[in-house]
Amino acid sequence: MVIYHRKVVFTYVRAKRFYHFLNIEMVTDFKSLLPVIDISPLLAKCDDFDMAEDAGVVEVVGKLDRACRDVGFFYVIGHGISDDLINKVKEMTHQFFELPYEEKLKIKITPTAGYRGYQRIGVNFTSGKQDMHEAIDCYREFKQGKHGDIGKVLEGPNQWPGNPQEYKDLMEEYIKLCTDLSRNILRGISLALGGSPYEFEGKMLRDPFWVMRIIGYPGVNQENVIGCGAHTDYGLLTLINQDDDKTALQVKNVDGDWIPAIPIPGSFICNIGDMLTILSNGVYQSTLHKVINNSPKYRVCVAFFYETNFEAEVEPLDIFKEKHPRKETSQVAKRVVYGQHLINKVLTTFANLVENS
Ligand SMILES: N=C(N)NCCCC[C@H](N)C(=O)O
Ligand SMILES: O=C(O)CCC(=O)C(=O)O
Ligand SMILES: [Fe+2]
Repeated sequence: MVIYHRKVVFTYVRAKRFYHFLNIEMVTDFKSLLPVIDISPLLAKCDDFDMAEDAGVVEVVGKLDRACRDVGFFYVIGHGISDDLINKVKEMTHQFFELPYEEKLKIKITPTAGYRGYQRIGVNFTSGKQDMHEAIDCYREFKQGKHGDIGKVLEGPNQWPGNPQEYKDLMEEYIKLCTDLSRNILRGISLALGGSPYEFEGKMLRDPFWVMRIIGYPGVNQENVIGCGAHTDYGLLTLINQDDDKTALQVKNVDGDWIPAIPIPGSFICNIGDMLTILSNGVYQSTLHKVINNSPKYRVCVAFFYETNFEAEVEPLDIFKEKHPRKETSQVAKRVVYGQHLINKVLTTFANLVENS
């Protein structure tokens, strides 16, 4: 398996060199590969007011634009989060899922727990079908009543396993780094859309919400068992940290083909969510993806979702409407309250969850 995986990585690297040799951006080949973007030049300048004038930033911004337009998924490397942390997060997640059910059920998800905590295999539904995964769901914590009636559904503290002990601290550190990284990538995306770096940091993102799903997919060795059914993500930007030694995530390209997101060690897979579709006036669309773990091995994935304010009334930003005018017939949703969108999704995902199952 490992040898196979290395081969895949080498093929990938070779393909990249080949495209480079031909002086064609690899992003033109979305038919079989997702683009890889080294964002280190962006991060080096992302706190400078005049970052847009930097040649390195301009190059990254061009790549982000192509990737977001053409596929909505890309690998991020040069992101500054250490391999050690990325790997530790996955290792400790494996350890948790290896615990006996009774142990995991100590932090069981229920409606009164604000839909936070551990869910057994079969609890999660996508498009009316059971998903073959178990997970811990976490949401940014907020004071009771802060987000009114809509927010009530998700009220409560996150439920962290007592075992392994340092898990909570590790994940909280990780969430902090993912939050900063997402904001910085969005500065690049804001430039890519023709705005200043800060278009998303106005009233939509004063108090950004986040979601984290810690997911485990049993190895079933069967093509027709769906780990997670096809969906788009709900918010702005997702950062996926997946096991290095099996390919399970698949992304739908413009031709309607499913492209495997082959792991690249140390990278994040980054994809855009429904709120970015609206804010960008439909220029960047959230992309359908699904998960099939047809390897015999257990797979973990930690997905961090960076969102707008919970109560943001999300609509196309004026600046992007100006830069990218669209016809009235455009399919882009005109306006949505992010928290409402999220709650609708949570309630359909867990429609069969009862208090004492
Ligand atoms: N926060 C995110 N993206 N979660 C995705 C979970 C999988 C899809 C979900 N069951 C659904 O039906 O939407
Ligand atoms: O397991 C994965 O690679 C992706 C999971 C996912 O798409 C999600 O939880 O939204
Ligand atoms: Fe997803």
